[in-house]
Amino acid sequence: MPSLQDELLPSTPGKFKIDHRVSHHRQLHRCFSTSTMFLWALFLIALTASYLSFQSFINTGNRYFAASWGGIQWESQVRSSAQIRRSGGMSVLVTGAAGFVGTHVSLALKKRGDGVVGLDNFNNYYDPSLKKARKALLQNQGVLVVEGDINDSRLLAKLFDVVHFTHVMHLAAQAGVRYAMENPNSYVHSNIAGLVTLLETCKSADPQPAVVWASSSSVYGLNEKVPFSELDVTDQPASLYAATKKAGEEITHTYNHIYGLSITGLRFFTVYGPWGRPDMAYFSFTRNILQGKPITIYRGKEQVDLARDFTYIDDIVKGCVGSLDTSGKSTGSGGKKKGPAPYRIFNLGNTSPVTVPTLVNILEGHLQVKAKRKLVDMPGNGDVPFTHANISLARQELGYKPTTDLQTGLKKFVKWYLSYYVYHQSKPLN
Ligand SMILES: O=C(O)[C@H]1O[C@H](OP(=O)(O)OP(=O)(O)OC[C@H]2O[C@@H](n3ccc(=O)[nH]c3=O)[C@H](O)[C@@H]2O)[C@H](O)[C@@H](O)[C@H]1O
Repeated sequence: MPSLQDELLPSTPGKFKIDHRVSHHRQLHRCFSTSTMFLWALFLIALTASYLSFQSFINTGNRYFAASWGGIQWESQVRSSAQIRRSGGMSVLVTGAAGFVGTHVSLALKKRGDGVVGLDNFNNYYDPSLKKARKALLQNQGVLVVEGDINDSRLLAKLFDVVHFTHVMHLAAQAGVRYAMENPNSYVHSNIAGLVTLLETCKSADPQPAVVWASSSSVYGLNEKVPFSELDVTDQPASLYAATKKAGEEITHTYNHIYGLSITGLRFFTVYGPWGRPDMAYFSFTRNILQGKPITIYRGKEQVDLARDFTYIDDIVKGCVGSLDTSGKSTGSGGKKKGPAPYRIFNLGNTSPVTVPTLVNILEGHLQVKAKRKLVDMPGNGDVPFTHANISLARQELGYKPTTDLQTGLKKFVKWYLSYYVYHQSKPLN
């Protein structure tokens, strides 16, 4: 058996004198290089693993930790976007600013000289390129949309550090009634956890902002008494979406009660219009009709048509702006309540429900294409048979007065849809 030393010697002994010091040195050197290589390999493996896990971390949607915010230049952009350009104006943080309602409200506020800073996480619940296009539209009007999540308390604290927002228009949410069965946790993440994180920031801010936020007509759930009034009991939600919006109403109430935050909750009734949400029926029906694909129309019990109090976006914007203007002040400071603050809830609907088949008739007229209708019984997926808003309270307190009927509003929507997708060759996602 060759000894270890033999193994370390040249294969033809005698050709040169063995120097044991050299041999020992070589041995050490080899050992050292083997262990160095081993360490390097370990290091490279660790580096690759951490890179891959970082990538997957980003891809899982936890984008808010991959900070794309901060720094002197960023702060000056935020300040400039928040700058008030009219006397008695407000500075508003709009969450969900790249969303459908958020974009329209931000534009309206900016137009009249209020300061606006947007926040949006650009998630992929629906085509994010539509959200990017809305962001570009806002940017053209001088509204910065910061990319971040309402669950990121550090980002929220930073924004309030840079700007003393007088108001928060909170529109960021996981929307959609039926998607709640597919991805329930996204509703908890945005509509519950995100809401609490935002309210925690607002309550600690000095001065505290007034908060106006989007609740939903869906909180009326299985109620049968119409029209739906804010005084009705709302304890029969039909979907997890509705349940999280109802929970939001209770959560905001506690922040009003304990910390003196001024709160206004707006129950939106099936909002539609240009730059709308592709997941909603009027939008997906338009896409399918134009592509010659069938549309599925749900029917209620005993084949009764479903009906919605469809509300045009411009009317909703007026309700949102009216709510900001009349919100009253929060009373707390340093996280402590100093006196009672307003707590309000309003229906923002149209007060004239229309059945889903009638909606399709109107679309057919505007598009000049016949729909391929597939009638199916309403699956048990969280839908309610009808919605109908009583808007007396909003009329009285906010001067809210919807003026656009479904025929007129859908005409404007179709005009926008054709210009956005057909003329500009943007591809609608299926
Ligand atoms: O007011 C709200 O609180 C909610 O309004 C909206 O929900 P909904 O009223 O359910 O709107 P939307 O999906 O357009 O379906 C409209 C009608 O078409 C029927 N519908 C729908 C899809 C389909 O394929 N077929 C169909 O018949 C369907 O059964 C329904 O009767 C918002 O999405 C939601 O985020 C929330 O804000």
